Amino acid sequence: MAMTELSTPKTTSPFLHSSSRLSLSSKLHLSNQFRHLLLPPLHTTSNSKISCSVSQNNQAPVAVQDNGSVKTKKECYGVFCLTYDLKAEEETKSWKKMINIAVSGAAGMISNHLLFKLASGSVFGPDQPIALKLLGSERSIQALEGVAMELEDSLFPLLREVDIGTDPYEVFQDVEWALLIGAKPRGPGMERAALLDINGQIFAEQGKALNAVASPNVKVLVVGNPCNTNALICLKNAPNIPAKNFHALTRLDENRAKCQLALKAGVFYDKVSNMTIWGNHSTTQVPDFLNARINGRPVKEVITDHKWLEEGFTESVQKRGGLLIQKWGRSSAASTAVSIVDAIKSLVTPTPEGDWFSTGVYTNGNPYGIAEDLVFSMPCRSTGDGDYELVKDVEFDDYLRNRISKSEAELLAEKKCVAHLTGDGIAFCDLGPVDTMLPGEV
Ligand SMILES: NC(=O)C1=CN([C@@H]2O[C@H](COP(=O)(O)OP(=O)(O)OC[C@H]3O[C@@H](n4cnc5c(N)ncnc54)[C@H](OP(=O)(O)O)[C@@H]3O)[C@@H](O)[C@H]2O)C=CC1
Ligand SMILES: O=C([O-])CC(=O)C(=O)O
Repeated sequence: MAMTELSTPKTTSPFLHSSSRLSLSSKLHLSNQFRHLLLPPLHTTSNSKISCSVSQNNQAPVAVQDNGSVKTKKECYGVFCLTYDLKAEEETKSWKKMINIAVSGAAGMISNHLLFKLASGSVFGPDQPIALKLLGSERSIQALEGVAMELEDSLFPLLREVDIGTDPYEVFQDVEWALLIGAKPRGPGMERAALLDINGQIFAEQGKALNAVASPNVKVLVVGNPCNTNALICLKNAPNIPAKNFHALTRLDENRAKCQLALKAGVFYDKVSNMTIWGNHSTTQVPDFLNARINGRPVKEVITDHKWLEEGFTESVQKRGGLLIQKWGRSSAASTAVSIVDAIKSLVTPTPEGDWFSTGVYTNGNPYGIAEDLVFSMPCRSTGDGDYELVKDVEFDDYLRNRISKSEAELLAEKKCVAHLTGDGIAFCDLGPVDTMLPGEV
């Protein structure tokens, strides 16, 4: 079998074809039995792309044209040359229309947990087929092929397509969800201002790309740190997408806070509800014990050690990421992936009566008096349509207001550092005498 030369970008990847389709049975057969005979080692350029669609069809592979005759596609290789008519099979299923989900930093640690949860159906539901669009870079393209191969070998029925690429303008085409995880980690001695600039450039570019090619109502969840300001940069560079659609992940902080309250109260963590994280995903974040509930009762009634709530509890949540890095030698990945799942599910399923969830969202129009034009974690509810409303009936006291103000001031200072990336003029970066920390940095 000859390998056909591909037009630019050149690659020797056997996967390079954008619309190959194969049946499950044929994939197993050819992938495992003949791949080592037929396929060259995986070498790609930065623009290489994997795409495969997988069906649950257990029949022998049949490559068909519209008129029913068998053919193989040109400019393709091996098993990925074959096209199958899956239409008849799909019509018998009560599946929803496929959705496209982009994930950046897809070869990183968080993604390594997240992608398999997405593909399993445990996030969007057992009747929701998905296409995964994985964004990587020159650094990660080989690893990304490895990720795609593992996804193949997992035989997920709902995973219909896997594409990999390094150009956000290609990868984000028509995506309905964009999970932006990739970002440069802060290295030893690196100023937060430098991190804001380096990662800000990434999110400015990705915002522009989403604006140009994504589905107009795409939901964007920014995980890469500093995630609030990155999300602000992203939304400012995507003026055609509703600002409301951009989120910064603070769900991990909410989950950590619930765990700490449960531990102190001696209850299982599913008894803790109405947990708000206010502000920045940093050590100024405010886990709100004033409005949270345990077994439906105000936390302050259940936990009477209020000094612990103000100091021990608050600090343990703010610094949980750092403690975890000390233990693990790296930042949390599995629990972050779980919290991304939780964050998405909170938007695609109705919020339980009386409860709410935290997510970092655009502050314009907020009822709490928080400065406008920031991405700030606040309490939200959803009807399950992907959208949300801010919760209005929350209480404030001096302690809470004071703490929220500190996180607000931090985000306002971060915003000034990235003015050149948000269209707000010349950046001026003064983060104060004490450099602010990500949760994982302390
Ligand atoms: N909001 C939250 O609650 C949390 C956020 N995080 C943040 O999530 C992000 C990803 O974490 P994790 O998956 O563990 O990290 P990894 O280091 O495993 O992966 C990060 C990915 O970022 C990409 N990246 C983009 N730009 C750069 C760059 N300039 N230098 C190096 N890598 C780059 C890399 O992929 P590629 O080469 O393909 O671009 C890399 O695979 C981090 O910013 C982390 O701080 C982590 C935990 C919690
Ligand atoms: O700083 C990090 O990368 C880790 C982080 O955000 C966290 O654990 O909350």
